[in-house]
Amino acid sequence: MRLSVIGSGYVGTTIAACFADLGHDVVNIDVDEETVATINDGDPPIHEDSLDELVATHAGSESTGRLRATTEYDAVLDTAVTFLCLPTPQNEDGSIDLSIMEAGAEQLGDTLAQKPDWHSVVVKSTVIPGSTADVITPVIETASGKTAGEEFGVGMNPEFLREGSAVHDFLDPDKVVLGADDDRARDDMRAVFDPLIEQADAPVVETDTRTAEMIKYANNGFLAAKVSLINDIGNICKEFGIDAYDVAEAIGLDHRISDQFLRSGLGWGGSCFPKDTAAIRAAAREQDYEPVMLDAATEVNDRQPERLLSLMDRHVDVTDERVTVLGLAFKPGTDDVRNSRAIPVIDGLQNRNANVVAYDPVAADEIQAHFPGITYADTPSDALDDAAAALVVTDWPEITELDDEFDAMATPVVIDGRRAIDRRDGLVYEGLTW
Ligand SMILES: NC(=O)C1=CN([C@@H]2O[C@H](COP(=O)(O)OP(=O)(O)OC[C@H]3O[C@@H](n4cnc5c(N)ncnc54)[C@H](O)[C@@H]3O)[C@@H](O)[C@H]2O)C=CC1
Ligand SMILES: O=C(O)[C@H]1O[C@H](OP(=O)(O)OP(=O)(O)OC[C@H]2O[C@@H](n3ccc(=O)[nH]c3=O)[C@H](O)[C@@H]2O)[C@H](O)[C@@H](O)[C@@H]1O
Repeated sequence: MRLSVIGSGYVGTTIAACFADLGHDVVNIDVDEETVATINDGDPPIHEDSLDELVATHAGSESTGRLRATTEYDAVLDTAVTFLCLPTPQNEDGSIDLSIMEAGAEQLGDTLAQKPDWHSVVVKSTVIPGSTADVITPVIETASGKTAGEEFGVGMNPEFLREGSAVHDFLDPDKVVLGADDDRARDDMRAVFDPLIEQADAPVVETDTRTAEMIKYANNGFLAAKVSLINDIGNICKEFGIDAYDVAEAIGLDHRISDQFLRSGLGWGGSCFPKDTAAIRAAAREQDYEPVMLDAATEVNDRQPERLLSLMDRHVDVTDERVTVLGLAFKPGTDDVRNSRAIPVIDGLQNRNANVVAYDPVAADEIQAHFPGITYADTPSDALDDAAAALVVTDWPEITELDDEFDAMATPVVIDGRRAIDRRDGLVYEGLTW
């Protein structure tokens, strides 16, 4: 099938390259000219495992030619189905900001006005229940002069991939959710996903667009709350001198709990858990419901960085001292620093007037806009040299394998937010929950 994918970020590039790999002809549409040029050169615009091979195989001069990128929305006209993979950021009050989606939908509608035959539009972005039917569809209808369900179809297909394993997660999903309010859109979505469903043998949930939208928030809210619950339990373990990882291993043997997402520590960051929990909490309040559990999950998460810093304060006064931050990405395997726990940790260090030296194998450039005034080291050894304390924020392999490097510190105080480093003689070691 011929597909267009609007938005070429983490989700858009990944699904476009994967759909091309599954045999579809795909065009990626993005406003960013550099992103478009990068893809057309056969390179992905983001750092994501296995994506470089896929983009090189399908885009660029020596490729199958099944993937290309453009800034022109007119490219939609040669395709049967369009996926909207645009950002859905949060407003100051946490609620969803649909303005980018609306702008994209309007451009798409303007373009569809020129298309004589049926077209299906699939919302892939994470949007609050009702957004597809009540906001995005009317924008496309007005701009195109067409009627949804009669001249074009609309579906909602939430995405569950994780950054760092996006390609693997997309090609081997736990489930595929196809939300549609009309039969032709549902048929088009089935046709797009048929090769994936066959290859991955994934269960398919067919539903309406509102339920599909809610499934995404329920999924992310549940996982975020699970991490916060193990962090809450972990904080209690720490007070009792019990290792929360031993406890997690035991409770994870209960199939009803499962062993996934039980790694306690600094908590969740990234582009989605913080924004999606904030958006669904704000939406719940608009419906006059107090989302007590999701509020609590957020509160526990917000407190973990300060708990890490107060553990450090017990051992060393960092005023005017060199302090090392190990890891800046919100998790290993990505250069994404959006809502990384590194941000509140560095803020806390700056409030203490420490001289911050940060190391990350790939994400230093990304965080420089937040913290232009701190020092960025090229290696963990350079970062640790002569430091009064080291704080572990991201459990990259380059960080978990550190050992002798800590001996070059002025005072070897290691405060570990990710259970990345082993306790040993010669280190003053504190784990956040163990
Ligand atoms: N990042 C992730 O792991 C996941 C993200 N999601 C959801 O997917 C959606 C997209 O997220 P990301 O891919 O992370 O966003 P992103 O910020 O990485 O990429 C968005 C892309 O859209 C482009 N863009 C902005 N306005 C445009 C317009 N009018 N027309 C064409 N292109 C435009 C930008 O230049 C950028 O390349 C969000 O709703 C997010 O919540 C869902 C699952 C996973
Ligand atoms: O909607 C999204 O964007 C995506 O959000 C998360 O994916 P992602 O944010 O890429 O990363 P995760 O692996 O879920 O980690 C999120 C945060 O939780 C933290 N985490 C995760 C697991 C754990 O046991 N402990 C823990 O602290 C990680 O360090 C990270 O900061 C979800 O896992 C994806 O299913 C979803 O598609």
